[in-house]
Amino acid sequence: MLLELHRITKHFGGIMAVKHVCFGVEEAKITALIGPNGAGKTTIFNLITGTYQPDEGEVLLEGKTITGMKPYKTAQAGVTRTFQNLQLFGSMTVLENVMTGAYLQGKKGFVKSFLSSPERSTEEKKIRAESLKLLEEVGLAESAGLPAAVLPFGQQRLLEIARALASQPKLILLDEPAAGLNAAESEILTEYLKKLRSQGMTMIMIEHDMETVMEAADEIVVLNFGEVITQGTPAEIQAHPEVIKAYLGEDEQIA
Ligand SMILES: Nc1ncnc2c1ncn2[C@@H]1O[C@H](COP(=O)(O)OP(=O)(O)OP(=O)(O)O)[C@@H](O)[C@H]1O
Repeated sequence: MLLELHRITKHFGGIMAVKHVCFGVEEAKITALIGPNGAGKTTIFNLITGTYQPDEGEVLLEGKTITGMKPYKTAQAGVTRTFQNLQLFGSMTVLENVMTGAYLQGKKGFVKSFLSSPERSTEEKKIRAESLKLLEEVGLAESAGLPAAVLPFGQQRLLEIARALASQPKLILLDEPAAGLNAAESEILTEYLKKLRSQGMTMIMIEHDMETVMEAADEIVVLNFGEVITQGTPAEIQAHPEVIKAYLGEDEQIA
C-alpha cells in the first residue's frame, strides 16, 4: 500500500468529523472517497496533508508515518493536492502556474529564482522544460503563455492537476475534480486521470459526480457521519444496499 490510514479520528468540539477511519490506497490506482455532505471527506484530506492533526490514529506513506507532519513536510514527502475552489494564480501565465508546482521540489526558492533573471539557472530551465511537457500531456501547451485566468474552467482544472504533478508527487489528492465541468469536460478529465494512472500515478479523489467515480475509480471508500460504511470496486459499491440507502436514499440507483 502506498498510503495507509489507521483508525484516524478527528473531532471539532462536539462534532466527530472522522471516526476510526481505516483504509489503504494502492499504488497506481484511483481511490474515490464518496459520501453525503459533512461525511468527513475533506477532513480526511486535511488529515493526510497535515493541515489538521488527528486526535488518534496514524497515516503512513510507503510504510513510514507522516502523522503530525506540517503540510510543507507532507508535500516534500510526496503528497500534493488540488482544491475544489481552484487556487491558480490568475494573472500568471499557464506555464508559470505549473512551474510554481515544480518549485516545491526544487532546491531554490521560487521568488529568488525569478529575481535572479535574466540569468536563468540550469534548474529553472529544467523546470520550464518539464512544465511544458506536462502542459503538452494535458493538451494546454498552446496556451502556455496566456494568463491562467483566461482559460475555460475545465482547462483550469486540468492546469491545477498539471501543477500538482509538477512537484513530482507520489500521491495526488483531488478535491472534486469534476465539479462545475460539463459532460465533455468531465470526459476529458476522466481520460486524463486514467492516463496518469497508467503512468503509475496514485490518486485519491473526493467526487460527487457518480459517473466520473464509477468510470475512473478502482476502489471506492464510502463514508457517512465520519465513518467508513464500506469499501469496494465500483461494481460492488453499486450493488451495496446500505450505500444506496445512506448515500442516495432508498429509491435511487447509483449511476
Ligand atoms: N474546521 C472545522 N471546524 C469545525 N467543524 C468542522 C471543520 N471542518 C469540518 N467540520 C465539520 O466536520 C464534519 C465533516 O466535514 P467535512 O467537510 O470533512 O465533510 P465532507 O464530507 O467533506 O463534506 P462536503 O461534501 O460538504 O465537502 C462536518 O460536520 C463539518 O461541519
